[in-house]
Amino acid sequence: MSKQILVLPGDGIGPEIMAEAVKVLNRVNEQYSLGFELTEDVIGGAAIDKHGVPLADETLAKARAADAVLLGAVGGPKWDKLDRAIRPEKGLLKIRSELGLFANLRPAILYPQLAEASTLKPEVVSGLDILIVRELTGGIYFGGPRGIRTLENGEREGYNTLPYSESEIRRIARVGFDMARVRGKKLCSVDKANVMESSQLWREIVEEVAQEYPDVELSHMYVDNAAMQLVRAPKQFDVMVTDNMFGDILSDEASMLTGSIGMLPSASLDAHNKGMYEPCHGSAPDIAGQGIANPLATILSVSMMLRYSFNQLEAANAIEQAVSKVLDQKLRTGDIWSEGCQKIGTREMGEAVVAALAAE
Ligand SMILES: NC(=O)c1ccc[n+]([C@@H]2O[C@H](COP(=O)([O-])OP(=O)(O)OC[C@H]3O[C@@H](n4cnc5c(N)ncnc54)[C@H](O)[C@@H]3O)[C@@H](O)[C@H]2O)c1
Ligand SMILES: CC(C)[C@H](C(=O)O)[C@@H](O)C(=O)O
Ligand SMILES: [Mg+2]
Repeated sequence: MSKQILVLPGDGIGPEIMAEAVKVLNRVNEQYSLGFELTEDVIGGAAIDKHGVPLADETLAKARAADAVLLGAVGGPKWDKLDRAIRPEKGLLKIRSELGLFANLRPAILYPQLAEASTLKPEVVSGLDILIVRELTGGIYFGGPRGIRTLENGEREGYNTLPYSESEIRRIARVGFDMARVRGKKLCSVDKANVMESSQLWREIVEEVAQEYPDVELSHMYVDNAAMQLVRAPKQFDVMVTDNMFGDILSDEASMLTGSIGMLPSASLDAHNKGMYEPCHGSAPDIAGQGIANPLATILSVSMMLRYSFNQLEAANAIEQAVSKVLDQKLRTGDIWSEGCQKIGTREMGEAVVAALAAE
């Protein structure tokens, strides 16, 4: 039976990197007879331009009906002045929330060929393989009350709320433990329990869930220390589980351990492993339209899609091996380039991965 994949390229470099990821997806689709059918639609700024809203109802309906969603990136200066409620980022937040994609997996893996591309010393990052499990549909991103109000003295005040219910914490903690169980059996829960009540409850519930996982070693860390430890000694971590905003920040930080934000893929999953797959980076307006963006994070997101939504492990591994082969060939986009390597553009990188797949 055919599987429906909704492709949402988005804005900025989104369409550029997506074009390459789709080439790779089409290639494995054929090579492994996966029966995928691709449909494309708009989200973010592109949807604002077309429909006046960042996520049209019909697009959301297509996403619900699809077996998986592949997304590029949204946002850009063109739409930054719009009312917050209809900005591109709202479309992304809405699709995550409406599809119930509470578990965001962001693996930071250093390809050995890129040890020189990281801004950290090779010995600090060599062999790095960590997984950040980010809660994606709760916390301060979605909590209310929120807004900008005028105080009695006439001054304006912006305010947000960071709520986490026991069930929200429990389900993301379980994902963290489940992931740790099949990896290095170490889970570090990152919070700010020394200051915030929501973190206090977070820690309490994570401790409670830990009882179900005696084989996994649990530790807790405050987020400020975690940010420091990630650059001091990142290999101490196996799986990290954290809230929506801390996970957003720590995953961008972790991306630099792997050489570039252009290398970090992600999977956003619901309770039944239905997923949306996207690179961790944004629409990179500073390099959009130049054909120089790194498409590997999106290509590796395709690999995550094959693994988590479709259990097509052979095809998923083939993509990762093809990426490794291309790096062996010393082909690099600008963000991961180092001395002695050949600098290539987005399209050449996508085509090199397709060629490496074909050669397998
Ligand atoms: N998931 C998403 O759709 C997503 C994620 C983050 C930011 N955004 C949006 O993207 C816009 C720009 O945000 P930003 O500049 O803070 O973050 P960004 O991730 O777009 O860019 C940060 C820096 O990383 C570089 N970069 C990012 N991806 C790259 C790639 N694939 N190859 C090479 N270099 C890459 C950019 O050129 C830029 O210098 C904003 O509108 C923001 O809201 C969207
Ligand atoms: C664009 C923005 C809403 C988004 C987030 O903060 O979740 C992005 O930074 C990400 O990491 O996917
Ligand atoms: Mg982010």
